[in-house]
Amino acid sequence: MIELSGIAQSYGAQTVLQDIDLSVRDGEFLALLGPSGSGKTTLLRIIAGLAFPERGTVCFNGEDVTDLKVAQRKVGFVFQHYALFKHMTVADNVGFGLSVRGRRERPSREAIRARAEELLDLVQLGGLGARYPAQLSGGQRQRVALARALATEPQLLLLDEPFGALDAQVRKHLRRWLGDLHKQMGLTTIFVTHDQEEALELADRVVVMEGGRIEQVGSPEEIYMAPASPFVARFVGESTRLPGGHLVRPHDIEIETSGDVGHPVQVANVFRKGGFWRIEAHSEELAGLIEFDSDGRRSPPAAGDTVHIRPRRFHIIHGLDGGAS
Ligand SMILES: Nc1ncnc2c1ncn2[C@@H]1O[C@H](COP(=O)(O)OP(=O)(O)OP(=O)(O)O)[C@@H](O)[C@H]1O
Repeated sequence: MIELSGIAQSYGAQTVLQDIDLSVRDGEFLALLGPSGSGKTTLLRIIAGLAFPERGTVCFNGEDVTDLKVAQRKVGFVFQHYALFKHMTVADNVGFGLSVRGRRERPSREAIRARAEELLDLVQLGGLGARYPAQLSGGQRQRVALARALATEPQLLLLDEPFGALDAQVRKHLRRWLGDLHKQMGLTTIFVTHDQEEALELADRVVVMEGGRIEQVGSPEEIYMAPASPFVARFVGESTRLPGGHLVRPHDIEIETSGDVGHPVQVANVFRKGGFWRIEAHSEELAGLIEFDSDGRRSPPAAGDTVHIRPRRFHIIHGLDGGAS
Protein backbone atom coordinates (compact mmCIF):
# COMPACT_ATOMS: atom_id res chain seq x y z
CA MET A 1 0.00 0.00 0.00
CA ILE A 2 1.32 3.40 -0.99
CA GLU A 3 0.06 6.49 0.74
CA LEU A 4 0.71 10.06 -0.27
CA SER A 5 -0.41 12.75 2.17
CA GLY A 6 -0.42 16.48 1.65
CA ILE A 7 2.20 16.43 -1.09
CA ALA A 8 3.13 19.91 -2.35
CA GLN A 9 5.87 21.01 -4.71
CA SER A 10 6.79 24.23 -6.45
CA TYR A 11 9.54 25.41 -8.76
CA GLY A 12 10.32 29.07 -8.10
CA ALA A 13 7.03 30.93 -8.03
CA GLN A 14 5.18 28.14 -9.81
CA THR A 15 3.14 25.70 -7.74
CA VAL A 16 3.36 22.36 -9.50
CA LEU A 17 1.61 20.11 -6.97
CA GLN A 18 -0.70 21.01 -4.13
CA ASP A 19 -2.56 19.02 -1.48
CA ILE A 20 -2.08 15.64 -3.09
CA ASP A 21 -3.61 12.82 -1.02
CA LEU A 22 -3.69 9.42 -2.66
CA SER A 23 -3.65 5.75 -1.64
CA VAL A 24 -2.62 3.01 -4.01
CA ARG A 25 -3.58 -0.55 -3.15
CA ASP A 26 -1.31 -3.54 -3.49
CA GLY A 27 -1.49 -5.00 -6.96
CA GLU A 28 -3.39 -2.04 -8.33
CA PHE A 29 -2.89 -0.67 -11.83
CA LEU A 30 -3.28 3.08 -11.44
CA ALA A 31 -3.20 5.73 -14.17
CA LEU A 32 -2.23 9.36 -13.62
CA LEU A 33 -4.09 11.15 -16.40
CA GLY A 34 -3.98 14.83 -17.20
CA PRO A 35 -2.95 17.44 -19.73
CA SER A 36 0.62 18.52 -20.27
CA GLY A 37 1.96 20.42 -17.28
CA SER A 38 -0.63 19.10 -14.80
CA GLY A 39 2.08 17.65 -12.56
CA LYS A 40 1.89 13.92 -13.41
CA THR A 41 5.61 13.39 -13.97
CA THR A 42 6.55 15.43 -10.92
CA LEU A 43 4.27 13.26 -8.79
CA LEU A 44 5.70 10.07 -10.27
CA ARG A 45 9.26 11.28 -9.60
CA ILE A 46 8.33 11.98 -5.99
CA ILE A 47 6.91 8.46 -5.62
CA ALA A 48 10.09 7.05 -7.18
CA GLY A 49 12.44 9.03 -4.95
CA LEU A 50 13.89 10.94 -7.91
CA ALA A 51 12.47 14.17 -6.47
CA PHE A 52 11.58 15.23 -2.95
CA PRO A 53 8.42 17.12 -2.03
CA GLU A 54 8.47 20.42 -0.19
CA ARG A 55 5.65 19.27 2.01
CA GLY A 56 3.87 16.01 2.66
CA THR A 57 4.82 12.38 3.13
CA VAL A 58 5.22 9.26 1.04
CA CYS A 59 4.64 5.93 2.83
CA PHE A 60 5.22 2.43 1.46
CA ASN A 61 3.47 -0.24 3.55
CA GLY A 62 3.25 2.09 6.53
CA GLU A 63 6.93 3.07 6.38
CA ASP A 64 7.75 6.72 5.78
CA VAL A 65 10.05 6.75 2.74
CA THR A 66 9.78 10.48 2.00
CA ASP A 67 13.51 11.05 2.48
CA LEU A 68 14.72 7.76 1.00
CA LYS A 69 16.50 7.89 -2.32
CA VAL A 70 15.46 5.94 -5.37
CA ALA A 71 17.93 3.10 -4.78
CA GLN A 72 16.45 2.47 -1.32
CA ARG A 73 12.83 2.30 -2.42
CA LYS A 74 12.70 -0.87 -4.51
CA VAL A 75 10.95 0.73 -7.44
CA GLY A 76 11.36 -0.09 -11.09
CA PHE A 77 10.68 2.59 -13.64
CA VAL A 78 10.44 3.15 -17.33
CA PHE A 79 10.55 6.71 -18.54
CA GLN A 80 9.97 7.61 -22.14
CA HIS A 81 13.38 9.21 -22.47
CA TYR A 82 15.26 6.91 -20.17
CA ALA A 83 17.07 5.22 -23.00
CA LEU A 84 18.79 1.86 -23.03
CA PHE A 85 22.58 1.76 -22.86
CA LYS A 86 23.57 1.70 -26.51
CA HIS A 87 26.95 0.06 -26.03
CA MET A 88 25.52 -2.87 -24.03
CA THR A 89 23.72 -5.92 -25.37
CA VAL A 90 20.05 -6.33 -24.63
CA ALA A 91 20.83 -9.00 -22.00
CA ASP A 92 23.38 -6.74 -20.29
CA ASN A 93 20.88 -3.90 -20.29
CA VAL A 94 18.32 -6.11 -18.57
CA GLY A 95 20.85 -7.38 -16.03
CA PHE A 96 22.30 -3.93 -15.35
CA GLY A 97 20.44 -3.23 -12.10
CA LEU A 98 21.66 -6.52 -10.65
CA SER A 99 25.26 -6.20 -11.86
CA VAL A 100 25.79 -2.82 -10.14
CA ARG A 101 24.71 -4.10 -6.74
CA GLY A 102 27.23 -4.21 -3.92
CA ARG A 103 29.37 -7.34 -3.86
CA ARG A 104 27.35 -9.02 -1.10
CA GLU A 105 23.99 -8.62 -2.77
CA ARG A 106 25.17 -9.16 -6.31
CA PRO A 107 24.11 -12.45 -7.88
CA SER A 108 26.73 -14.43 -9.81
CA ARG A 109 27.32 -13.61 -13.45
CA GLU A 110 25.52 -16.81 -14.48
CA ALA A 111 22.55 -16.02 -12.25
CA ILE A 112 22.27 -12.53 -13.75
CA ARG A 113 22.40 -13.98 -17.26
CA ALA A 114 19.70 -16.54 -16.39
CA ARG A 115 17.49 -13.84 -14.88
CA ALA A 116 17.91 -11.65 -17.97
CA GLU A 117 16.90 -14.55 -20.21
CA GLU A 118 13.88 -15.29 -18.06
CA LEU A 119 12.78 -11.66 -18.23
CA LEU A 120 13.35 -11.46 -21.97
CA ASP A 121 11.07 -14.46 -22.33
CA LEU A 122 8.50 -12.71 -20.17
CA VAL A 123 8.51 -9.63 -22.43
CA GLN A 124 8.44 -11.93 -25.47
CA LEU A 125 11.95 -11.16 -26.65
CA GLY A 126 13.50 -14.52 -25.87
CA GLY A 127 16.58 -15.16 -27.99
CA LEU A 128 17.35 -11.50 -28.66
CA GLY A 129 19.66 -11.00 -25.68
CA ALA A 130 22.83 -10.77 -27.78
CA ARG A 131 21.55 -7.92 -29.93
CA TYR A 132 22.27 -4.26 -29.35
CA PRO A 133 19.46 -1.74 -28.83
CA ALA A 134 20.01 -0.26 -32.31
CA GLN A 135 19.05 -3.65 -33.77
CA LEU A 136 15.57 -3.56 -32.24
CA SER A 137 12.34 -1.78 -33.14
CA GLY A 138 11.02 1.00 -30.90
CA GLY A 139 8.39 -1.27 -29.39
CA GLN A 140 10.96 -3.97 -28.69
CA ARG A 141 13.23 -1.41 -27.01
CA GLN A 142 10.43 -0.35 -24.70
CA ARG A 143 9.88 -3.97 -23.73
CA VAL A 144 13.60 -4.30 -22.96
CA ALA A 145 13.31 -1.20 -20.78
CA LEU A 146 10.43 -2.87 -18.97
CA ALA A 147 12.42 -6.08 -18.48
CA ARG A 148 15.29 -3.98 -17.12
CA ALA A 149 12.90 -2.30 -14.67
CA LEU A 150 11.60 -5.68 -13.50
CA ALA A 151 15.03 -7.29 -13.04
CA THR A 152 15.59 -6.07 -9.51
CA GLU A 153 12.18 -7.40 -8.38
CA PRO A 154 10.72 -4.03 -7.47
CA GLN A 155 7.75 -3.75 -5.14
CA LEU A 156 6.38 -1.00 -7.36
CA LEU A 157 6.55 -0.31 -11.08
CA LEU A 158 6.39 3.28 -12.35
CA LEU A 159 5.86 4.02 -16.03
CA ASP A 160 5.99 7.52 -17.50
CA GLU A 161 4.37 7.55 -20.93
CA PRO A 162 6.23 4.33 -21.71
CA PHE A 163 4.75 4.06 -25.18
CA GLY A 164 4.52 7.77 -25.93
CA ALA A 165 6.98 7.87 -28.78
CA LEU A 166 5.57 4.87 -30.67
CA ASP A 167 3.13 4.84 -33.54
CA ALA A 168 -0.55 4.25 -32.84
CA GLN A 169 -0.65 0.58 -33.90
CA VAL A 170 2.40 -0.51 -31.90
CA ARG A 171 1.17 1.50 -28.97
CA LYS A 172 -2.18 -0.24 -28.97
CA HIS A 173 -0.53 -3.63 -29.20
CA LEU A 174 1.88 -2.89 -26.33
CA ARG A 175 -0.97 -1.52 -24.25
CA ARG A 176 -2.86 -4.83 -24.49
CA TRP A 177 0.32 -6.71 -23.78
CA LEU A 178 1.10 -4.57 -20.71
CA GLY A 179 -2.43 -5.18 -19.41
CA ASP A 180 -1.91 -8.93 -19.74
CA LEU A 181 1.50 -8.75 -18.12
CA HIS A 182 0.05 -6.88 -15.17
CA LYS A 183 -2.67 -9.51 -14.75
CA GLN A 184 -0.02 -12.19 -14.84
CA MET A 185 2.39 -10.52 -12.36
CA GLY A 186 0.03 -8.48 -10.18
CA LEU A 187 2.75 -5.92 -9.48
CA THR A 188 1.53 -2.57 -8.15
CA THR A 189 1.91 -0.27 -11.13
CA ILE A 190 1.46 3.47 -11.57
CA PHE A 191 1.61 4.89 -15.06
CA VAL A 192 1.48 8.41 -16.39
CA THR A 193 -0.37 9.17 -19.56
CA HIS A 194 -2.11 12.06 -21.25
CA ASP A 195 -3.99 9.56 -23.40
CA GLN A 196 -7.43 8.99 -21.94
CA GLU A 197 -8.03 5.90 -24.06
CA GLU A 198 -4.91 4.31 -22.61
CA ALA A 199 -5.93 5.20 -19.05
CA LEU A 200 -9.52 4.01 -19.39
CA GLU A 201 -8.54 0.77 -21.06
CA LEU A 202 -5.71 -0.28 -18.75
CA ALA A 203 -6.23 1.11 -15.30
CA ASP A 204 -8.13 -0.27 -12.31
CA ARG A 205 -8.45 3.33 -11.16
CA VAL A 206 -7.72 6.62 -12.88
CA VAL A 207 -6.42 9.75 -11.15
CA VAL A 208 -7.34 12.80 -13.19
CA MET A 209 -4.98 15.72 -12.58
CA GLU A 210 -5.19 19.36 -13.56
CA GLY A 211 -3.08 22.31 -12.46
CA GLY A 212 -1.20 20.32 -9.80
CA ARG A 213 -4.34 19.02 -8.12
CA ILE A 214 -6.30 15.80 -8.24
CA GLU A 215 -9.66 16.48 -9.86
CA GLN A 216 -11.06 12.98 -9.45
CA VAL A 217 -10.03 9.45 -8.53
CA GLY A 218 -12.24 6.61 -9.66
CA SER A 219 -12.72 3.52 -11.76
CA PRO A 220 -12.74 4.13 -15.52
CA GLU A 221 -16.54 3.76 -15.44
CA GLU A 222 -16.92 6.36 -12.68
CA ILE A 223 -14.63 8.81 -14.41
CA TYR A 224 -16.43 8.40 -17.70
CA MET A 225 -20.03 8.13 -16.54
CA ALA A 226 -19.92 10.40 -13.49
CA PRO A 227 -17.21 13.02 -13.95
CA ALA A 228 -16.81 15.09 -10.80
CA SER A 229 -16.14 18.38 -12.54
CA PRO A 230 -16.59 20.07 -15.92
CA PHE A 231 -12.87 19.66 -16.45
CA VAL A 232 -13.06 15.87 -16.10
CA ALA A 233 -16.13 15.72 -18.33
CA ARG A 234 -14.33 17.61 -21.06
CA PHE A 235 -10.97 15.91 -20.67
CA VAL A 236 -12.20 12.33 -20.47
CA GLY A 237 -14.26 11.25 -23.43
CA GLU A 238 -16.07 13.60 -25.72
CA SER A 239 -18.81 15.82 -24.44
CA THR A 240 -21.05 18.42 -25.92
CA ARG A 241 -23.28 21.02 -24.34
CA LEU A 242 -27.02 20.98 -24.80
CA PRO A 243 -29.51 23.82 -24.44
CA GLY A 244 -30.15 23.92 -20.68
CA GLY A 245 -26.47 23.58 -19.89
CA HIS A 246 -26.07 19.80 -19.56
CA LEU A 247 -23.02 18.12 -20.95
CA VAL A 248 -23.74 14.89 -22.82
CA ARG A 249 -21.67 12.33 -24.70
CA PRO A 250 -22.21 12.80 -28.45
CA HIS A 251 -23.20 9.14 -28.85
CA ASP A 252 -25.86 9.56 -26.17
CA ILE A 253 -27.84 12.04 -28.25
CA GLU A 254 -30.40 10.77 -30.72
CA ILE A 255 -32.41 12.31 -33.46
CA GLU A 256 -36.10 12.37 -32.57
CA THR A 257 -38.09 11.44 -35.65
CA SER A 258 -41.62 11.45 -34.20
CA GLY A 259 -42.98 14.99 -34.07
CA ASP A 260 -41.46 18.05 -32.56
CA VAL A 261 -40.18 16.88 -29.16
CA GLY A 262 -36.57 17.52 -28.23
CA HIS A 263 -34.36 20.48 -29.11
CA PRO A 264 -34.56 21.84 -32.65
CA VAL A 265 -31.09 22.30 -34.12
CA GLN A 266 -29.79 23.21 -37.54
CA VAL A 267 -27.24 20.86 -39.07
CA ALA A 268 -23.97 22.59 -40.00
CA ASN A 269 -21.61 19.75 -40.93
CA VAL A 270 -21.73 15.98 -41.34
CA PHE A 271 -18.64 13.72 -41.16
CA ARG A 272 -18.18 9.99 -41.65
CA LYS A 273 -16.50 8.56 -38.55
CA GLY A 274 -15.96 4.87 -39.01
CA GLY A 275 -19.34 3.20 -38.48
CA PHE A 276 -21.39 6.31 -37.69
CA TRP A 277 -21.98 9.91 -38.71
CA ARG A 278 -20.77 12.79 -36.56
CA ILE A 279 -23.06 15.74 -36.92
CA GLU A 280 -22.33 19.31 -35.88
CA ALA A 281 -25.29 21.58 -35.43
CA HIS A 282 -26.27 25.06 -34.27
CA SER A 283 -28.92 25.88 -31.74
CA GLU A 284 -30.54 29.28 -31.27
CA GLU A 285 -30.10 28.94 -27.53
CA LEU A 286 -26.39 28.18 -27.47
CA ALA A 287 -23.21 29.66 -28.80
CA GLY A 288 -20.90 27.05 -30.31
CA LEU A 289 -21.67 23.79 -32.02
CA ILE A 290 -23.52 20.79 -30.62
CA GLU A 291 -22.01 17.47 -31.66
CA PHE A 292 -23.90 14.23 -31.88
CA ASP A 293 -23.79 10.91 -33.66
CA SER A 294 -26.15 9.19 -36.00
CA ASP A 295 -26.30 5.56 -37.07
CA GLY A 296 -23.95 5.06 -40.03
CA ARG A 297 -26.32 2.65 -41.73
CA ARG A 298 -28.97 5.31 -42.19
CA SER A 299 -28.47 8.29 -44.45
CA PRO A 300 -27.62 11.31 -42.34
CA PRO A 301 -29.40 14.66 -42.37
CA ALA A 302 -27.87 17.22 -44.73
CA ALA A 303 -26.28 20.54 -43.86
CA GLY A 304 -29.04 23.13 -43.46
CA ASP A 305 -31.69 20.62 -42.29
CA THR A 306 -33.44 21.21 -38.99
CA VAL A 307 -33.68 18.11 -36.81
CA HIS A 308 -34.90 17.53 -33.26
CA ILE A 309 -32.46 15.93 -30.87
CA ARG A 310 -32.71 14.61 -27.34
CA PRO A 311 -30.36 12.87 -24.96
CA ARG A 312 -30.96 9.24 -24.16
CA ARG A 313 -32.06 9.42 -20.57
CA PHE A 314 -29.46 8.01 -18.26
CA HIS A 315 -26.16 9.35 -19.38
CA ILE A 316 -26.60 13.07 -18.96
CA ILE A 317 -23.61 14.48 -17.10
CA HIS A 318 -25.46 16.45 -14.44
CA GLY A 319 -24.67 19.63 -12.58
CA LEU A 320 -21.95 20.92 -14.80
CA ASP A 321 -23.56 24.11 -16.06
CA GLY A 322 -20.79 26.34 -14.71
CA GLY A 323 -17.46 26.33 -16.46
CA ALA A 324 -18.52 24.41 -19.54
CA SER A 325 -17.73 26.07 -22.79
N1 LIG B 1 12.88 20.73 -12.59
C1 LIG B 1 11.95 21.64 -12.88
N2 LIG B 1 12.21 22.96 -12.77
C2 LIG B 1 11.26 23.89 -13.05
N3 LIG B 1 10.00 23.60 -13.43
C3 LIG B 1 9.68 22.31 -13.57
C4 LIG B 1 10.62 21.26 -13.30
N4 LIG B 1 10.00 20.08 -13.52
C5 LIG B 1 8.74 20.37 -13.90
N5 LIG B 1 8.54 21.70 -13.94
C6 LIG B 1 7.27 22.37 -14.29
O1 LIG B 1 6.25 21.78 -13.51
C7 LIG B 1 5.02 21.67 -14.24
C8 LIG B 1 4.54 20.24 -14.17
O2 LIG B 1 5.43 19.42 -14.91
P1 LIG B 1 5.21 17.86 -15.06
O3 LIG B 1 6.31 17.35 -15.93
O4 LIG B 1 5.04 17.26 -13.73
O5 LIG B 1 3.84 17.81 -15.84
P2 LIG B 1 3.19 16.62 -16.65
O6 LIG B 1 1.76 16.62 -16.25
O7 LIG B 1 3.95 15.38 -16.46
O8 LIG B 1 3.32 17.13 -18.14
P3 LIG B 1 3.73 16.34 -19.49
O9 LIG B 1 2.56 15.49 -19.84
O10 LIG B 1 3.94 17.45 -20.46
O11 LIG B 1 4.98 15.58 -19.18
C9 LIG B 1 5.33 22.18 -15.63
O12 LIG B 1 4.85 23.49 -15.75
C10 LIG B 1 6.84 22.14 -15.72
O13 LIG B 1 7.32 23.13 -16.58
